[in-house]
Amino acid sequence: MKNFVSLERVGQSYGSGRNAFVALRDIDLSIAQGEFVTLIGHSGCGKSTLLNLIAGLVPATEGVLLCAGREIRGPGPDRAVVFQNHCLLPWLTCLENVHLAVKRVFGAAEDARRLQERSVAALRLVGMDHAARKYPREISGGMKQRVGIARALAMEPKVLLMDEPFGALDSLTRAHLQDALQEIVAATGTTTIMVTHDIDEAVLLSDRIVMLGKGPAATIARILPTGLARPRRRNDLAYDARYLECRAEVMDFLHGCQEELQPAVA
Ligand SMILES: Nc1ncnc2c1ncn2[C@@H]1O[C@H](COP(=O)(O)OP(=O)(O)OP(=O)(O)O)[C@@H](O)[C@H]1O
Repeated sequence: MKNFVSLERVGQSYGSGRNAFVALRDIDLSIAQGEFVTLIGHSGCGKSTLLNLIAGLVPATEGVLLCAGREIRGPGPDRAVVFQNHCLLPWLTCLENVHLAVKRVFGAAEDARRLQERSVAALRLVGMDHAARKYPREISGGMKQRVGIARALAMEPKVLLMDEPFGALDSLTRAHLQDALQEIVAATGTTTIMVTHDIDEAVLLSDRIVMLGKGPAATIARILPTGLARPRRRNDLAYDARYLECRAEVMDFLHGCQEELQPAVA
């Protein structure tokens, strides 16, 4: 598969001089087109920083980041971001929220009918077309998150970046959205990079799991290719030897980090 997102010797420091804080160092990572990669690691190790660098929301202080062969120099519609909190505009309906993004990306080239079709199609993709005319306050948290994903996908991004998109949801809603995301990504082929704290979520969704070591100056400690066939069904995976192996490997890694973080008790 073609390399689509490349990070070469990427590092990120916040502040300057004596107050400089090195969050990330020496990050080398290549992600193929259509690949699903999760970033996992302890709280504060730099997962969101890494995602924000790829999104172009924060300029890297070291190294080079490329997307589809072009240097990432800022945010762009080729890289859509979904955050933990939906970030919908409360004064617009679900459809209008999606339409706003669609108009920004395709408004110069396409007529009003086509823009409307795109917006409705994106809501349908996440199973939310029935709530097109509802306002964010009138729908549940999981539904809002679906609309946020629809808005991101409606821009037809080359890369979908997700920062703990299901972190604020109950486990059943979370499971439904994980399944929906798997189906959507299979249908669209979108390259996806997702931050998560949830080991099962990481193994279920990923082609590769990127484990970040402890910070400060965190770097990639290990990359685990899951090697699980698709489509994946959570009920089948519960008894799959490879699934359990991946799960154990990530858990061992996180526990190892935890022990390093905690001072030894005398
Ligand atoms: N704008 C900033 N200025 C200074 N330090 C920052 C800034 N943003 C993040 N940091 C620091 O960089 C480190 C990495 O933060 P980041 O939010 O990327 O970690 P994370 O792995 O996503 O954490 P969590 O899992 O808790 O969300 C942390 O020590 C954090 O305090």
